[in-house]
Amino acid sequence: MELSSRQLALKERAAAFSNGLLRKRGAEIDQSREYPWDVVEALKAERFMGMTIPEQYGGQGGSFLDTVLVIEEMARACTVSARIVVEANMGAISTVMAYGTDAQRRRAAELVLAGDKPAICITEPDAGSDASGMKTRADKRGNRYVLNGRKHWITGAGVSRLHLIFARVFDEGGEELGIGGFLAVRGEAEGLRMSKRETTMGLCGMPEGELVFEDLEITPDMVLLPPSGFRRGFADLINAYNSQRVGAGTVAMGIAAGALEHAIGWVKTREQFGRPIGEFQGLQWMLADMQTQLTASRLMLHAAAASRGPGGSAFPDPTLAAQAKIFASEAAIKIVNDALQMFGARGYSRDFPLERMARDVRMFTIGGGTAQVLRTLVASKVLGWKLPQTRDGYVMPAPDGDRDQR
Ligand SMILES: CC(C)(COP(=O)(O)OP(=O)(O)OC[C@H]1O[C@@H](n2cnc3c(N)ncnc32)[C@H](O)[C@@H]1OP(=O)(O)O)[C@@H](O)C(=O)NCCC(=O)NCCSC(=O)CCS(=O)O
Ligand SMILES: Cc1cc2nc3c(=O)[nH]c(=O)nc-3n(C[C@H](O)[C@H](O)[C@H](O)COP(=O)(O)OP(=O)(O)OC[C@H]3O[C@@H](n4cnc5c(N)ncnc54)[C@H](O)[C@@H]3O)c2cc1C
Repeated sequence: MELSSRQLALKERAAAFSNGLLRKRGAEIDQSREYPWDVVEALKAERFMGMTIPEQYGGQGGSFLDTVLVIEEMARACTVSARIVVEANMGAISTVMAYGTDAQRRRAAELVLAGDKPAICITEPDAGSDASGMKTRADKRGNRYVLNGRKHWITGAGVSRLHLIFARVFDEGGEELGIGGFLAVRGEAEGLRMSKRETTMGLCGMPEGELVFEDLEITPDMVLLPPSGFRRGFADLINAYNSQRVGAGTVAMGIAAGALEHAIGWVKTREQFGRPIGEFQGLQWMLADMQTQLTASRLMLHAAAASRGPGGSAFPDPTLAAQAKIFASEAAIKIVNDALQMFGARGYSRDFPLERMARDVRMFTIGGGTAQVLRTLVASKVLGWKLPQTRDGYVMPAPDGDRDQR
């Protein structure tokens, strides 16, 4: 995909930022496991927070493709910073910008432009891949909703201010209306509590946590009504989430790009048998495969970022987003592992960056929809069938019956 001169300049600016501050901070953030507020301040100053927010709310009206260009550069050096850029431009903030009221957009923009990375709260202990099986409930009481439930593995728990919470909505008579989105600001909302921080394998400066909602009261101005109402609310909300799937796939791809860059430098300087190890064809062919997979990932992610879903959606096409995330996340794990291999024992050392990259990159076939679940989405599109995963969702096809009944 041809990039404009503005986009090339943006990418260059992001690369300079990454090569400066992030080269140094990547390892430090991993070791300290502390959220990098200094990086947030620098991202804010460089206007990498809230790029996709429309100009009328103080943003730059940038595209998801612009964001992808920046994320790749950040992820080459520091995964945590790249994930901040994802959530400051995609996911929850882009959902509010598409579906929110004017006041909600203004408030969300104000928070993100001031340095907040919003949190998106979907997953529950008993509802991971089966996200629509969530139990968190929002009960209507007069003109308000009262939320009760629990979410876990929420990125930014304890540091994010703006939360977009998915919950099952019930009217005052107890009738279920569907799934809706609810906005809460940590520090202002009573009844929103972080109950646990997860101990993670990688992505260490970014807290992942469990959140508990105890009679969390949502005033009418904080209800994010999906465009087709609560009844199809989940479909609308998960449609908006396609932006973050592209972002997460790009973080994986950026880590892989950084690892490949390290590997290329290393094989040209490390000597064995009296010659640089890059002269061995065994490693040359590995490098060729790594570069090929990286190029394919980048092309798929750019195409997905620039696409629009059916019906003039403001968000990337669901199938392209899923394909790009599956391919990029799996390729990235392989590329990073192969780069680590080229470093020999040093690849396994905490004094070199490959070990950290291998821990960080492992997440991306899990978070944001697992590679298995996303394959089901793609298969459903390929076959033109609905593929419900519950046991009673299946109707066995008659020998020559209409399979569309599935
Ligand atoms: C969607 C699933 C939860 C499967 O649930 P169901 O089988 O109950 O639902 P479906 O019938 O498949 O879908 C319901 C409805 O939504 C539409 N839909 C589904 N997916 C999409 C999509 N990606 N884009 C647009 N629309 C979508 C679907 O067509 C149906 O609409 P109709 O009723 O037919 O009109 C499951 O597949 C799933 O996605 N699970 C993964 C959950 C997930 O991604 N969680 C992410 C949590 S946040 C996170 O992990 C952050 C990590 S990070 O970014 O670092
Ligand atoms: C670092 C990290 C950050 C995260 N951030 C967030 C966040 O900010 N917000 C949020 O809401 N969530 C977040 N998540 C949660 C993430 O979205 C879930 O982990 C993911 O959706 C999978 O759910 P699960 O962990 O419950 O696994 P499960 O759904 O229990 O899956 C377990 C295994 O079974 C497989 N499986 C399940 N169903 C099927 C099926 N139908 N077909 C084939 N295989 C299947 C899965 O692919 C997986 O391999 C994060 C997770 C991680 C690791």
